[in-house]
Amino acid sequence: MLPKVNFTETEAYKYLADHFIDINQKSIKDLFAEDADRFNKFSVFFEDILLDYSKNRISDETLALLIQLARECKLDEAIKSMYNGDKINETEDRSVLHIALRNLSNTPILVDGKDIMLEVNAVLAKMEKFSHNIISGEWKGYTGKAITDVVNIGIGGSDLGPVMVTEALKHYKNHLNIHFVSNIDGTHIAETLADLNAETTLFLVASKTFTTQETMTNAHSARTWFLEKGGKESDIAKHFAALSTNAKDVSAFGIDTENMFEFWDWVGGRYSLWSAIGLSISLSIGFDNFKQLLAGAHAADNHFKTTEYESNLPVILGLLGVWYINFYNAETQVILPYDQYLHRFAAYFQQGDMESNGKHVDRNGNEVDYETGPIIWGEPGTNGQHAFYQLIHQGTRIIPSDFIAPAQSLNPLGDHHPILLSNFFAQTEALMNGKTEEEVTAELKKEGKSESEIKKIAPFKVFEGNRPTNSILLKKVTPYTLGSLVAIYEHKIFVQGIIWNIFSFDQWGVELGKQLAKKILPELAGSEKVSSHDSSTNGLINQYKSWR
Ligand SMILES: O=P(O)(O)OC[C@H]1O[C@H](O)[C@@H](O)[C@@H](O)[C@@H]1O
Repeated sequence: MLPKVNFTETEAYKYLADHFIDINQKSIKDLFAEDADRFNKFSVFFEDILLDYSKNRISDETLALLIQLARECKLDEAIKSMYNGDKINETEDRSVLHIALRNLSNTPILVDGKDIMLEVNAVLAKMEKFSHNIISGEWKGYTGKAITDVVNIGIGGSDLGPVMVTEALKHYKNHLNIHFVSNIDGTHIAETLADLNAETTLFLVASKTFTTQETMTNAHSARTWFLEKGGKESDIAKHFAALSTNAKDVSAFGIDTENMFEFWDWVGGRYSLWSAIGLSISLSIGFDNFKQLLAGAHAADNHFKTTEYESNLPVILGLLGVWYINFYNAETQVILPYDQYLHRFAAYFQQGDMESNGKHVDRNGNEVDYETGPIIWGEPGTNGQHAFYQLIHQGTRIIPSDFIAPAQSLNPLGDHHPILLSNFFAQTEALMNGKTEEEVTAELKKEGKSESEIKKIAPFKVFEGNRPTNSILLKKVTPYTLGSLVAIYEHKIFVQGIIWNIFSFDQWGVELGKQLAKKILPELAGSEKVSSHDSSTNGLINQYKSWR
């Protein structure tokens, strides 16, 4: 059981509310001027990852009070509960043990009295063997040819993690071409299959439940395509594997359970890239690299579990988020990786964060009267700079921003990387310092503008500054550091869920739309007009029927 503390009723919250009024009088620039040691004070290393959070609207006192808040919300108890395998996903009566999937130390973790590490290791061994067989070409398709293309069919947590990681680690990939089909829109699978050869294609049907409409529809279309291209029913075993918790439906689909890679109900979909759902990752970069990904995450798990809050990256990131969301009314959090390989990182954490903490009922079943999970968004820099940074710099909203960059490029081409990183450093500095009216006036004077011209244009060129940022500087993007980085963000989400007293590991909110779609589907057949809905829904359905 998780603690159930209303954080707005803690002592720390009351102190923070008072403290907010004081600290709000000062700019981040003032705070730097007051304290020569600010960078050292508000930056922390975890192995080859440096988090600099000094460009935030915080002082020593803010941090101390936020940490007191975490203590009053019994974060330590909650962390222990998760790591012990307690059923902290109470609305689904499940443990939450993605940490077990990367527990390379093999310390026993018990669920219902059983050490789950045995099963975890057995599936990892099976993934290792399978990856080796496919990559080496020992595994043959139905005409005796080696596999060249792998298509992962899955959606949500059974897609976004593998997509993000295979893209992030493309530098480490082998000869296999990895494709992802998620959308129910027939275009996705049609465009993917168009260039593929059935003789050399392997499909991974990735679905925790093996009932998800999009995935099952796409999987059936892939099966039909395979049979139409000349494969026989008896060849399916050579070309289809399943990544799932549902053995019954996997065999009903016709996939040999020998080719099923199992995981368990204590793995949340959006936390499942470390499980059998990561098979496409292991195929893309090899099992040894996949294991490095797990090792990096495991190291971050140990850091989260054992490090005092003052130097604990997920705790600091989580508390800073709470500070901006609940005291500054920040609505969004932007993630800005200055690394092309990380171009799906923000998209991945849109699900990770928003599906976890997009909740309005607390752990007692009561509606909350405070804000919870933010809207997560972002694109890689410098593309974002030329698209939406205008609003971050001069818009009316406060947008806490996470800047992420590797010090070493995996493609050190000419002066690309120094240029990229000069932008990374410049943006957080500019967001903090802004540009005053005096500075703008001086600049315009230098350009030879007249007094009246200056007066007219100056207000538009002023930057308030004081916009908060975190900078996460990695030494290099490797499977290991990526594993750590992802785990740090996962645990940040956990910290925030605990403070907000919500359940972060269920996702009931995705159900309603699914239910209604099932009801509407049969109504789309035939040509008779539909009248069972509101006038908008009826009108849209009927127009669709007349146009199709
Ligand atoms: O792996 P599955 O069972 O196909 O689920 C895919 C996705 O479905 C729903 O949208 C949610 O439950 C997600 O969390 C999940 O990742």
